[in-house]
Amino acid sequence: MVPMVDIARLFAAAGGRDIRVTILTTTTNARRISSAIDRDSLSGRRISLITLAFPFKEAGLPEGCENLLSAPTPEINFKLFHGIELLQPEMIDLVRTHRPDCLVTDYLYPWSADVSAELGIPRLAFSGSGFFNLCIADSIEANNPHAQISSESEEFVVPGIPNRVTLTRSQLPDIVKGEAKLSRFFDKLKQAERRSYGVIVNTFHSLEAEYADHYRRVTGLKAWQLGPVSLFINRNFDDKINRENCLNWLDSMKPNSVLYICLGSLTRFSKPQITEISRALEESSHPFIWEGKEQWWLPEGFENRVKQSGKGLIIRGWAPQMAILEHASIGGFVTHCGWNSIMEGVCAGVPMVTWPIFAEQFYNEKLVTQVMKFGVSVGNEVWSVWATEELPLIRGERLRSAVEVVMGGGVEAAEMRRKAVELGKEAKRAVGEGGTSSDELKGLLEEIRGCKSKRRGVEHVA
Ligand SMILES: O=c1ccn([C@@H]2O[C@H](COP(=O)(O)OP(=O)(O)O[C@H]3O[C@H](CO)[C@@H](O)[C@H](O)[C@H]3O)[C@@H](O)[C@H]2O)c(=O)[nH]1
Repeated sequence: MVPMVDIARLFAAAGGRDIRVTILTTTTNARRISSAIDRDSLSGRRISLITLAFPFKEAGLPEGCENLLSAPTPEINFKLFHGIELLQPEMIDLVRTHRPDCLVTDYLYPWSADVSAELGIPRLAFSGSGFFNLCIADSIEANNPHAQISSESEEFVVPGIPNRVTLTRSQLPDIVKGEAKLSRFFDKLKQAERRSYGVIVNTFHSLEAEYADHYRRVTGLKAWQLGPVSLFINRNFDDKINRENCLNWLDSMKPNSVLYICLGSLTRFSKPQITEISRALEESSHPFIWEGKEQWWLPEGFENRVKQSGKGLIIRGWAPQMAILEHASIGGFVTHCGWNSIMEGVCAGVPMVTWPIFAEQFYNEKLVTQVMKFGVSVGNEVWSVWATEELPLIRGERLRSAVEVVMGGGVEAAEMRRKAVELGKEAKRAVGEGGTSSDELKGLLEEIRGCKSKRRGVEHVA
């Protein structure tokens, strides 16, 4: 949601008086973004929000539960998807009424390809992740390399992509391994993607150039790299108090000395896993900031001990992630490899310890550890959406040694930091005047204008 809103704001900012942007979302989600949109409108950008009431009752959900942040359980997950499906006719009606010149929607909304075709307007599919993920997913689906290996833990090479990338079957998403109901849904998404005018991706040339080209070649689709969108637009969604606490604490630390650990907005860990993480952080010689949802499971006295010794800061709720990562004291980032976290870490030039959990996070990990090589893996082998005590534990020792590789004084650490810093500079260049992403954005807006003129021409002749 955050990068999509960034993109909407970016279109409004780049389009001046010429482009009007409307964001369609549900009421509770709208509250998270409305102040940023109001500020944009006040500064003259033509941007507005249309809100729809989420059908909680019909979907069997408690009021206000309209994204996964509040409670990512399997049951709520399915109900949410059901609720979104119920909204579909209303969303389609709104699109028909407003008749935009272009429709940008999440990949997860295949219906938007149909209504765009009906209105003769371009649909741009927003892929929340990067080109690397799209290419790996495409290769695995087309070639089934995991079908030819004998065990879950044996490595296989992903065929036909620009670099040598290895994975194990245990790291693949359920969907790849053939859950029929999900497969049908993902087939629908793919067909909708292929019927779209093109895709837009929050990435930039120096991070994924070969994969952007590979994707365009393999799919024949148009694709635009518009990122890092967080650098184009000032977000300001953070909680002020958390932000001040964190930044004051970080100000008192040495440059590159603090580890930041955040495993995304959706990850939940089992109690034994949290205990292992706490042990590793307490025993490690590096100070840390830990954003976590499982504070109530922290070992007895842990929070007090680390607070009193000045060793660590624990953040409850929403951490000001971008501000933390950008702080000069941050020297490493333990991440679940959600695409936004990777982009934000890259922008800040911070090397990473990768700990993928589910979704496409294992694919993203390989971009960091095997292709661009600015991070090291903690060694998770098993893809799983839900935290259970049966999952193999990542022992504290393993986390500590991965952190040491990234934060220690060795040659490997210096090389990873050099690469991360270089990529951070490239990211900033990409969004600056004449940068690759700025140019792609201009090109995309031109193309949308072109589609509009063509349509007008056709309507005129008709
Ligand atoms: O306390 C927090 C927690 C998160 N964030 C922000 O929330 C976003 C998290 O996004 P991401 O890193 O992509 O993680 P998820 O929320 O887990 O993302 C889901 O969506 C991504 C984009 O499609 C996928 O790459 C992931 O696999 C999937 O889990 C980032 O912008 C963070 O800065 C905060 O600011 N504070």
